[in-house]
Amino acid sequence: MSDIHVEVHPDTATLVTKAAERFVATVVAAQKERGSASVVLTGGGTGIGLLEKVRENPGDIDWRAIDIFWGDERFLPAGDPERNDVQARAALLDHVDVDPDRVHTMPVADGIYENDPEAAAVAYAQVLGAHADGRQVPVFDVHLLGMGGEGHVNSLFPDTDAVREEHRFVVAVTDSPKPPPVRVTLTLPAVRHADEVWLVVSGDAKAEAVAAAIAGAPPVEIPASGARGLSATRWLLDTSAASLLPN
Ligand SMILES: O=C1O[C@H](COP(=O)(O)O)[C@@H](O)[C@H](O)[C@H]1O
Repeated sequence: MSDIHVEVHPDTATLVTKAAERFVATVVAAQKERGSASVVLTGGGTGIGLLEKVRENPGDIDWRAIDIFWGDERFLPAGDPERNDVQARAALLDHVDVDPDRVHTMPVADGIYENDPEAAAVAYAQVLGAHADGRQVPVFDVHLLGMGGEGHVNSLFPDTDAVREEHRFVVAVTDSPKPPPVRVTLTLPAVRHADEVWLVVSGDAKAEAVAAAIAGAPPVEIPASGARGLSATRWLLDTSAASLLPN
């Protein structure tokens, strides 16, 4: 399993700025090496904050040469402001020259999968497979993750079938403890296809779960603990979120 790297920044603003700089550098390096990059976005405060910072300083990213996926989505109608893709578009994607065919949003609740998040999950797994060079899931350059105070990542909540999933790469969640209840999420086996997994976390409400995850708590209890990249797992924290880590 890859090494865990921990980086601590003085406050949330610095955290998202530095995480955005790292994101730009990683995408540019992948594009130089292979001609294109593949990333997984996340929702939540730090995930969207990072995208706003990328918009301010996009560096040399070639927006036509990047595949964009989502780690989870709230299964809501198209355009709903609670959807992660809507927030990501407002923060970044509507302001850069992305190739719409390479922006792989999760299905909406008022489309062909109306009232059927399971079918939406199957459909998104097929999208992953279609961009995976013969595998079932692409090797993402970066999978961004936020983390909830109880340790959830994507829509993988503690002690749920979704976090226990070992075979499927995308599943539906119909009873999320955090609203909205119906979601579609990549599972831990899918997250582990990323070359690098970054957990961008701020605030002292997250400190306990951060410490438990880094100490290796069982993923069923602290889902973030099971989010590991192939080459690296990076915890990008502010001092509050890092406050319960051993020195
Ligand atoms: O519901 C969700 O929560 C997590 C964490 O959000 P945060 O605001 O506490 O950072 C987020 O990463 C996930 O994408 C989202 O659907």
